[in-house]
Amino acid sequence: MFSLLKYAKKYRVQIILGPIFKFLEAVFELLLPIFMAKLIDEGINNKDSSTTIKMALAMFVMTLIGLVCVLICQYFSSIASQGFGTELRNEMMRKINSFSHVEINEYGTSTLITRITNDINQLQLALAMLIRLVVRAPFLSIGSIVMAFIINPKIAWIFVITLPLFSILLFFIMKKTVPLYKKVQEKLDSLNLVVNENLSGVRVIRAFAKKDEEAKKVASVTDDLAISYKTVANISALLNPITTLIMNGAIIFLLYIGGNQVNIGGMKQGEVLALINYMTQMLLALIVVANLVVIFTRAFASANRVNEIFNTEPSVTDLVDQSASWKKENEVLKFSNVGFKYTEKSGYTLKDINFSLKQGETLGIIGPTGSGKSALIQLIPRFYNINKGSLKINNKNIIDYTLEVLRDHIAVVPQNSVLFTGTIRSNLLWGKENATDDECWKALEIAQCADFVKSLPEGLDYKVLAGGKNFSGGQKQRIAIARALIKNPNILILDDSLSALDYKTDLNLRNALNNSMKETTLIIVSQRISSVRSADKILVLNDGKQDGFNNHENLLQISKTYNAIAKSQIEKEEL
Ligand SMILES: Nc1ncnc2c1ncn2[C@@H]1O[C@H](COP(=O)(O)OP(=O)(O)OP(=O)(O)O)[C@@H](O)[C@H]1O
Repeated sequence: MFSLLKYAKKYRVQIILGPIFKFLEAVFELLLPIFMAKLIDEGINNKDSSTTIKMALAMFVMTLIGLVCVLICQYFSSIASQGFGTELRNEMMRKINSFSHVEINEYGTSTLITRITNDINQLQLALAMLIRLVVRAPFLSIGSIVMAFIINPKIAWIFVITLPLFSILLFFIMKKTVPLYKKVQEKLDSLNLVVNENLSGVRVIRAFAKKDEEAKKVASVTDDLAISYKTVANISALLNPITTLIMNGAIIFLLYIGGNQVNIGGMKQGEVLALINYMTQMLLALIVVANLVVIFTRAFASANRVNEIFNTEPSVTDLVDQSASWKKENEVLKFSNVGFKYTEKSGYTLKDINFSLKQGETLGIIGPTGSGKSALIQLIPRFYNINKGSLKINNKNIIDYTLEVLRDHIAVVPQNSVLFTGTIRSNLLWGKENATDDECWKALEIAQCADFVKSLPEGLDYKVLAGGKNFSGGQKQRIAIARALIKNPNILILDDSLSALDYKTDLNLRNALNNSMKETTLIIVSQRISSVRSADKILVLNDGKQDGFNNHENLLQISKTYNAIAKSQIEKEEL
């Protein structure tokens, strides 16, 4: 946890000054009962109005200064804890962004969201409490005992007995609740996962009429969480009555012994009142210490989860001596005996892939579902590293390029195109920050969606709702293709991104791509033979193996897989 404090470095002034101000307030709080005792014993009892007023004024001024100190401390603690949380969140987001698909798949988005929100909130709270209470609470508990000894050492033993008694009680309650708090956090994670899946899959749930089942699933997880919370709350609830019991018991004891002392002249009334005040202060401070233990235990668990992210090394990174610049060569892509597996433990998803492609050529990739088409194209922008063989781009090993150079020149339109909240224009500018309106329209034209965008009331400024939910699948795909085109990439990969288009639009789009982007090497992944048959080369995959690399006519003769797919999709005479 302490390693994370480096993100609070900027706020060290507030972190140092905050507790100092709180400490000053605690000193005043500790002195108040003494002044009160004097006010009663020397002022009121002696009918000395000058001392009464002096003491009352002193108490008023001390309270006022104490209030100012508290306000300054709260202000510092807010600045430091909020700033720390923001720094931590930004750093964590940067780290997650550096993750390759491997790490993102391993963690899953739901736990990443919980860590960046809930866990960082816990750490923020812990820092705020550290500044506000970590000095004050122990100081007040120990200070109260010291003051009790100063007032009357003969009675102060009541404090010495009450302190361990109360501490033991707190210890047992904490021992029971702290592990439960950890469990609560784990259950919160499960709840987030289920809610996340439910909200993102709401359409599927409705389509399959699974609302009731899913509602039951959510209810079961929330019930589980509620039970854990209840158990913690029940045990913690014991704290109040038992605390009050001990506190009142100690006060009765103090009153009894103090009263006797007053009767025999060994003590004054004001001193007894001051001792009662100190007893209350000491026990309340101990409760605060107990709460601090809970907050810090939770923060420790959260810190471990946050550190886990920071300590995860992305599996796809830039190497130290990558210096290759992008220089077009005749042979743009060359796979030699490439093997790939998603995880170390899994088997090979792709085996012995061998093919090459020239600048400006169009490659079609086809194969049954699960044959490894998406896996293969994800190797080209290095979303994953290959595990075997070699992959060259423009005659240079892929790892000689930095990820930035590689991804600047390669555009991928994934299977499920995502549009971001904003406008059509802001989505297109993802491809090129300073693209002009003309460039936007040209890209939309090639992607066959210029007419559609023109028909919208605000045109390029038409609003895109979260996830592009106000567009049809085909419209989303075409805007996503336009976004990739605006980059003017050297290699453009369309991963089944024509699937939602009708045959005519699909054909028009491919023709427009071939006519206007002659220098771009185009890779089209598709299940549809019609989308790849006119490509210069077609790569056929079956169960991760290459089952042909040729043109349509030749593949019909030499690839069983291709022939079978073709037969299932095209009329015999068309073959
Ligand atoms: N992230 C992943 N981790 C582990 N295995 C995966 C992962 N993604 C896909 N796979 C597996 O790898 C194999 C190839 O998947 P891939 O998505 O490349 O197939 P595909 O040919 O593109 O299929 P489709 O046409 O259905 O999209 C499948 O068996 C799939 O289950």
